[in-house]
Amino acid sequence: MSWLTPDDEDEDVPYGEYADHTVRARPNPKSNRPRTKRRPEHADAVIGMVTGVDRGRYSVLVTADADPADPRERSLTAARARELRRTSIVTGDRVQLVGDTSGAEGSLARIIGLEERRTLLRRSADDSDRVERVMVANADQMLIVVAAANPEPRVRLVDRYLVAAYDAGIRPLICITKVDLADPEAFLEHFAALEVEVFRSAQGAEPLAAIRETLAGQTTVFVGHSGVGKSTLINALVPDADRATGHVNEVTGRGRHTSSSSVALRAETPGCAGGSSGWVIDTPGVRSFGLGHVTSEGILRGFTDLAVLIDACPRGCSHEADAPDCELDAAIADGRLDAAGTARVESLRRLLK
Ligand SMILES: Nc1nc2c(ncn2[C@@H]2O[C@H](COP(=O)(O)OP(=O)(O)OP(=O)(O)O)[C@@H](O)[C@H]2O)c(=O)[nH]1
Ligand SMILES: [Zn+2]
Repeated sequence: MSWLTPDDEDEDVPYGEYADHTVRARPNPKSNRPRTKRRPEHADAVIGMVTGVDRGRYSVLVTADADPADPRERSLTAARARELRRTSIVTGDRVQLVGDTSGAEGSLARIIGLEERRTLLRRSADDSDRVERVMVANADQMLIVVAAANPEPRVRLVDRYLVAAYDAGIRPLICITKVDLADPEAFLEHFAALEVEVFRSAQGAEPLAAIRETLAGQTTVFVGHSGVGKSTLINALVPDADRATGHVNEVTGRGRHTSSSSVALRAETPGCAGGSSGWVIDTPGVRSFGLGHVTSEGILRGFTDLAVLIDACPRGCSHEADAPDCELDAAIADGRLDAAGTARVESLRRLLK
């Protein structure tokens, strides 16, 4: 495995299955490698948004003036051109398409290029792993879904999501679900000093109006541990999403969506200031969220609440527990940081290790 290997199982698909019609045998007899004929002008390409990836096939939505009611809007299936086989293409990517872009039943378009990404959400399998997995492109916001109970909320996982979001330049938001089962306030106290908007949700009493207001006109990636109620929430926001909910058998995986990749869904947000719709990107529930690809500076960006103190540290301070004269220790000692602040320092130090 190398960093070139995407997370989307493209390797399963033999290249011959979507042979590139512009490739022809090289006239040079010394080489038997096919050479690429001149590409069609990229200017002729149609731009679409990747809404899902499944075994080397991309679902792409071509919109027309962002109007879902426009009959020219169409969903199509595409394969990537051979020369892009080492490029990760993920949900949320804007791609250039040629070939049959009609979206007709059985048609297959070809992705020949990738538009520049505004943001890129990545993770690694674990912290020691510098192999990054590209998860989602072009998200503006990350809604971190965490349950008040069942499964128990874990500060560490939320810390990780926050760091990944800040590192990627994505605005984090928190939705705490299952508030009917437990009082979430003690848990939320941990993040109080961060200026992160928090939604409190219970099944059947989801704060849909407030969430829609935030989703309108934005692309929001939903992340969370399996079982927190992410699908329940998405089904309430996107009634035709039909995301599988309920207990997932860890062994058989039954009840889980067949695809392990992320899916983009359009959420209607009628009457909202930001516009009449927004994009929700559902991600597979992950147990861990490795930050092996994030530098310590990137990690520090996830702790904006400690930034003022960190600025007063000696030059080159590692901010770790044994760092001499670290301002974080001084602030704990003289009471500038309370219990919640001290816990934040512990969170930071766990991630810096
Ligand atoms: N009590 C309570 N149960 C909830 C709430 N939200 C979801 N649930 C239940 O929690 C279980 C898991 O919910 P899902 O929506 O499937 O969770 P998920 O996060 O999508 O899980 P994966 O599909 O494994 O990623 C289901 O049995 C839901 O009915 C809530 O607010 N309160
Ligand atoms: Zn320091």
